[in-house]
Amino acid sequence: MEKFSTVMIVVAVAILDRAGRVLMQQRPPNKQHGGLWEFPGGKVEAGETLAAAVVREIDEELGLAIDAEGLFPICFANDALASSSRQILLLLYGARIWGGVAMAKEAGSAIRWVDAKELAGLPMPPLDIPLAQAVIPLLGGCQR
Ligand SMILES: Nc1nc2c([nH]c(=O)n2[C@H]2C[C@H](O)[C@@H](COP(=O)(O)OP(=O)(O)OP(=O)(O)O)O2)c(=O)[nH]1
Repeated sequence: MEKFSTVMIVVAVAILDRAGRVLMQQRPPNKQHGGLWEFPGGKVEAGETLAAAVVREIDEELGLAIDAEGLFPICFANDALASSSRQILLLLYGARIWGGVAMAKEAGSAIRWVDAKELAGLPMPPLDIPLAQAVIPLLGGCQR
């Protein structure tokens, strides 16, 4: 196990609608993990707060205005066992309040609202898989 590492913080968000669905984004084919479905988000920039990074990424990628105050933590994923001097710490937030209508703004990307069953069947990058497991219990729908 590596003892020292640079940690890259990546934020992602489970955007949850009242019908018990979550918004997933497909990565463009030419990128790392191309074609796989992930929780939208991205790298936190130097000096930026975590919530500001979520709001910026979701505006850039989906054209949605996330309510930063409504963000809540769900879980994190980390590739800690990878023998690398660079680790990713992927922080998943939840959001139930936003403005606008989602569209895939990045070339080659796609979006889809999915229920728990569809989420479980989507091919995902490795770190998004445990995040999806934590989101499934939040996708009951109708109880809110
Ligand atoms: N969501 C997710 N990201 C991962 C995993 N493994 C992994 O290396 N990453 C990396 C890919 C990216 O460098 C980063 C996610 O940030 P991002 O979405 O802004 O990355 P990107 O490649 O789309 O954007 P960019 O480099 O063009 O700015 O995390 C994983 O399992 N899930």
